[in-house]
Amino acid sequence: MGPLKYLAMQRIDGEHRADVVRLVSGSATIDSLERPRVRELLRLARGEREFWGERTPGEGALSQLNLTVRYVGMLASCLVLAGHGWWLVALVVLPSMLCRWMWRREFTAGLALDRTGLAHEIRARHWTQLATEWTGGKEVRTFGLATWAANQARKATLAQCAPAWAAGERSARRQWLPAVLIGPSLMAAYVLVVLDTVQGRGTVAGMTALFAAAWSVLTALGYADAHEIEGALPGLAAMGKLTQELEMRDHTSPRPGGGKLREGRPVIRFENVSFHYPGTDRPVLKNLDLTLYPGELLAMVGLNGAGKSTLIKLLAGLYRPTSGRITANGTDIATLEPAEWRRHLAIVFQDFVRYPLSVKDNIALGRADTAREQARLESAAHDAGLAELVSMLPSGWETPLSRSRTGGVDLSGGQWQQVVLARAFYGVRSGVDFLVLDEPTAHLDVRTEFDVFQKITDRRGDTGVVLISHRLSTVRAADRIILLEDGCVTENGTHDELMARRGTYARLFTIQARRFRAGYDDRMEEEAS
Ligand SMILES: Nc1ncnc2c1ncn2[C@@H]1O[C@H](COP(=O)(O)OP(=O)(O)OP(=O)(O)O)[C@@H](O)[C@H]1O
Repeated sequence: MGPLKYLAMQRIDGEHRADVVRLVSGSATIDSLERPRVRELLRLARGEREFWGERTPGEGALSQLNLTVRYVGMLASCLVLAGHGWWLVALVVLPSMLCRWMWRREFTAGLALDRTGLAHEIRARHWTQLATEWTGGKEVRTFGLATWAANQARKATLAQCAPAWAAGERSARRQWLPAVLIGPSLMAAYVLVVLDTVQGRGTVAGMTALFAAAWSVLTALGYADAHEIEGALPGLAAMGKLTQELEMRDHTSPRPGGGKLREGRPVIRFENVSFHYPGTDRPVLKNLDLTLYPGELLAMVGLNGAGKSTLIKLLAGLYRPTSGRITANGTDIATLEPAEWRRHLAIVFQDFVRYPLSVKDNIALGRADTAREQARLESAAHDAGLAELVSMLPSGWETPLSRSRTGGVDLSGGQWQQVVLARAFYGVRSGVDFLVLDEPTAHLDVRTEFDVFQKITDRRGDTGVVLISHRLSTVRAADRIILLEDGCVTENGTHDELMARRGTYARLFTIQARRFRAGYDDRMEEEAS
């Protein structure tokens, strides 16, 4: 492929990818992204070649251009043939068109067949990556999984190829058909032209021109470019369908953008909120009522799967309640412009993203919409206990946090958690109203956790803090603790109040404290002996 053609293709694909990102990120919530149909449309629309038949929009567009040029050439060739006789055009064009139609049919059937094998291909790729990449390499070696992973990959590849192989065999057996369709008519055309020339009704030069014209019609109607165009069409069609799918929403839920947040720091109320994830009917939250006050440090505790992270996602407007509503100063947050509303929150999700960017970018993304301030970056890093680490990195703030980048480094799980905390603190220092932390210190050592928690408690008053944690020793200093059980708030109060109630919180706290005490006593005994 020529460099110019490659550049043109890259530009078209780049624009297309930007359109996909704009389209998808324009959707206020993320629930549609969970629908299998949307995920498949998105995969197609992204125009990434997952199997041989798929092509990017850029490849399709350039092939379309190529085909148009060839059709113009074909038209000129038809005129040359028509100069000798219109019957000659019919003799060459009709069988070629028939062949093209057959090839097209076969190709589209092959594409559809290949798509059915995609799940197997994804599986094969997964096992191959697991066995050959650095991240999976540890477990593959320690568990002795290499042979097993190789077999899984092989099995999946064979399962993917079997139907396509059978279709390929059937198609190979039919290869005589185009030869039978085109060969005799082309031969007849050539013989008739030669006869005419021999009988003095044409010249040798004219005969050669007719031969060349007939061949050019044949090749113009060939299917080489059409493969590329056909392979790109599903991706383009998926964009339209994706737009419809993303716009499809519950008509009863209010449209964002109509509401206005009243002045003052927001008081957030969950009013009788119930929620189940799309595609499931198990309620995660049930008629939940909860108020979040500005400046308050609220801790949220509960067993695994109680719905704590889900509540945070609803607060961020990433999902809408199935019933009930969430208000800020009395306004339903579903009616607010989503980006506007989210500017009031700085959130650390449990499954945070590790961007393969510099440490500076990783932190500044906590407020990507404002100009960067080095002083603010440094304070955020200091609050998260990250300042020393940054000073030790090979290129300081500019060090990429990924070994796949030149000069990049890999951080430990705890260090990443500090980076993500710094990202949230950066948002806080830019003036958010609520800092929401979902298990922010799970990977931190006790000393760092203590320091970070101190910084968080120092912030209360200026910023409301919602802290989810399984370490109950961390949450006891909160202004208020709520216990989430089975989708409802079952306990609500200060640590002392909840301990006095002798309910679930008191039981959980006592178990953790006893374990900690036992570990501490063992260590003391060891040290003493
Ligand atoms: N995207 C999803 N689709 C369907 N169900 C989900 C989804 N995310 C979470 N769930 C389910 O919702 C329930 C609550 O999950 P959630 O993550 O909110 O719990 P949690 O209290 O944060 O748990 P943990 O303490 O383990 O982090 C779980 O049963 C979980 O399986």
